[in-house]
Amino acid sequence: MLLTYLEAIQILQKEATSHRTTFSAPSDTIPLAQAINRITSKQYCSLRDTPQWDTSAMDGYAINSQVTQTASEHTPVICQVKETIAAGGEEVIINPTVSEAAKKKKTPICVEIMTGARFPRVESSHPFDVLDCCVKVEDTRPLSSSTVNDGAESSSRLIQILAPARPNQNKRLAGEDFRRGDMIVDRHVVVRPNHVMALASLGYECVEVLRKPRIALFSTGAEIVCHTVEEAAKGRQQVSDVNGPYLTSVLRETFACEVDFLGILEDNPTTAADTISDQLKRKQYDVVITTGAVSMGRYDFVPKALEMLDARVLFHKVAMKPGHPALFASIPSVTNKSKSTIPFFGLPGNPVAAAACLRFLVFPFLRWLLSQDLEEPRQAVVRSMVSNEQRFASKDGSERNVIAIFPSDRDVFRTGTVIHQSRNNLEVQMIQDHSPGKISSFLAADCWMHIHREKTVLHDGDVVDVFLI
Ligand SMILES: Nc1nc2c(c(=O)[nH]1)N[C@H]1C(S)=C(S)[C@@H](COP(=O)(O)OP(=O)(O)OC[C@H]3O[C@@H](n4cnc5c(N)ncnc54)[C@H](O)[C@@H]3O)O[C@H]1N2
Ligand code: MOO
Repeated sequence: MLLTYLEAIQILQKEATSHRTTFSAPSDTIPLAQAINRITSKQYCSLRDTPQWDTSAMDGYAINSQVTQTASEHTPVICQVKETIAAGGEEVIINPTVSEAAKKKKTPICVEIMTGARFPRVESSHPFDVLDCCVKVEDTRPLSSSTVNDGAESSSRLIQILAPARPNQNKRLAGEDFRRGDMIVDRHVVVRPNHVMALASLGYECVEVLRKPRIALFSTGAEIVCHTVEEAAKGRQQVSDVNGPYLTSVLRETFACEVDFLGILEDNPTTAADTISDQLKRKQYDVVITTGAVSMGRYDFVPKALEMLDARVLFHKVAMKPGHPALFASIPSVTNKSKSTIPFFGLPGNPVAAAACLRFLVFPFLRWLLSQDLEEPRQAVVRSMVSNEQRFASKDGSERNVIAIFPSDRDVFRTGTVIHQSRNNLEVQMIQDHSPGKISSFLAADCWMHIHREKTVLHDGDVVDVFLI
């Protein structure tokens, strides 16, 4: 009986786990700005509180909230501006010494403060001198000193506060963002943009990440060429290489792999084995991938080439569609004397089958290799093409449209489009044309649907596992 998809996945997990140690050291230290999609090799924690000090969240005036309680447009509270503080400067210490005359009729003090600037320290025991909040500049009005005539403070800058404020209003308290010791990014986590923001805020300029997986990639087939658009348009009996650019770009993008596309292998097992062997001598690769020439045809030379390389085939042919001819092997390493091996994937040549095998065989392998968990599918309701009216018109509501029928003995991967997406609800439609060599239907797709083995009928309204493309 054909190997089930689940059995294939278990073989991949075992093999990937046994190769994991090659990624344990040494890791790369890279600038934070280049870290997206790389995998951390250590845990990152906050080494300080952020903000480090109480800072202002607005451009305005640091003031004591109690003195503002009667403030309004018509009954403004007049304050004396003692200082102006910009973000990033040293701590400002305010000494609110006032004249005898001013003491009698004390004008509250305030400090002009910019967004992000540190709240000043006030050397005073007077409760109204505690600057515990910020009134934003829009809630104030400048007052020319000549309008105050008590004499004592006529030379100082004065403002009117037009609205009452609460304690801590517009104030970012020290440590309210991160506390010293907070875990920011754990070990073996794929770096996302939000991690970059958090690490940058804590002063990290570089991060240590697992080295990039090194992948050797080959296309196969005498009919496959890497030609220009002009050449392709001339319509010679040749097929443009699709799998080379597709696999290279997806692997680079998704797992930050170092992918060397090493050309198109001739339809000859001896030459192919020699080429692969030469390339493996030149550079230490973690994985070798070929596409095409794994099926039953006269020119499907990959199994024979592997035999010549003394490879151990771990599976060839899987009960999955597309991707049925997929092959997985382990090639003895030619560069070192130890008994190490290099994992080898022989993916089918049909581009959509190659894409399915990449996502559902190679991706799980790479995730395990890089100490990641398997990708979690999204749950989506699958909808047929019928309108809602037609759907509800069905007699008792129990007759649901049949979308597709599948053989019970294989896992099926079909492309689809997302038709509705909200926080808790994903609805998809299956693309009817599923020829693995047809690229136009793949162009329209934005997700894969996984229909598990033994699910033979897919109805409108069924829930399926979905992986966004
Ligand atoms: N007798 C049988 N024939 C086939 C079987 C089978 O079980 N018995 N399986 C079919 C399935 S399923 C698939 S998928 C294909 C895969 O075959 P191969 O992996 O051997 O691929 P090729 O024969 O080399 O090519 C198939 C097809 O894909 C085109 N191709 C190949 N490489 C590329 C590339 N890099 N870029 C664009 N297109 C590519 C190639 O020209 C062929 O048209 O086998 C079925 N046959
Ligand atoms: O892998 Mo083939 O699609 O299954 O045509």
